[in-house]
Amino acid sequence: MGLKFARMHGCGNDFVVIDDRTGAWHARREALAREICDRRRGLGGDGLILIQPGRDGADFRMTYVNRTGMDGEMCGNGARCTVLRAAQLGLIRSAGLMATDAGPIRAAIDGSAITLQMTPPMDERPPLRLDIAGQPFDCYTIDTGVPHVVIFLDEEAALEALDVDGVGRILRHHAAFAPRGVNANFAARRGDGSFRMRTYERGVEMETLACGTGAVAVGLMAHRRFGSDAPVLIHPTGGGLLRIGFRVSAEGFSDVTLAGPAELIAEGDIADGWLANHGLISASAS
Ligand SMILES: N[C@H](CCC[C@H](N)C(=O)O)C(=O)O
Repeated sequence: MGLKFARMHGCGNDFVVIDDRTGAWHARREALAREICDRRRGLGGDGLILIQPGRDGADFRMTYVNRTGMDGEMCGNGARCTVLRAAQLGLIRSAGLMATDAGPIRAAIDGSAITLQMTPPMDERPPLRLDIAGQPFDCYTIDTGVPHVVIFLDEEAALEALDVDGVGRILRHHAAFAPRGVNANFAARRGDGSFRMRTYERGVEMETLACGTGAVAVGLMAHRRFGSDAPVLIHPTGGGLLRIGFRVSAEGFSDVTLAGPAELIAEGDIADGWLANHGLISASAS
């Protein structure tokens, strides 16, 4: 029998996606995420995504769980994968409304790109100067569905040389961002006005190859720091291109969009024996 899964990624941020419209896995999502996201003994992934029934007009719901078992209110790369999977499951055609813990997200599939109408950003704060590992950083903070800090480096070479895991881990746990913690994004502007970025992700507890909500944070803070106009193009480590759209007024940012690729890698069945061995179903059920 087994448990049907899809392995998917958005710019290298990778996920195990499960059709959980029965809701059978919601209560066990933390344990399932920890076990299935293990890159040696499981399928591997930065997070687990459960596709569940939508309510209040939503076509479906995305429940996102980081690989450590920590719920994430939103996941930009994961949301694009979820929209693609929902279309593959016949829940939507080329557009739809997805419920998330951060709020409803309207999405559209346009060829190889998927565009998300992001929830309104929140909790933007003026840059905070923090000394981390002996280096001063100006930390721009904003919540783009999950909490983010954005640090701009002067040179792309400095970004590539940065100890993202070391510096990112300190920021992620810093008292300034307690109690929720924060995703730590580091970016450098290119001559063409686009940005290269790297991210230490809260809940993954390491650098990932891309972070969609982090790219939105970089795009919006690029407007604050450099006056960048929409769309801001972002180059994540994992390849692909993320396009951040927005309007800005005295009231802040609105009409924020995230556009980028999503890819189905494989689909199949998680063996009942594996589920039983990892305490996820009773042995008798396997
Ligand atoms: N790690 C994030 C959630 C996933 C964000 C990232 N993978 C994205 O694409 O937005 C958090 O729990 O704060």
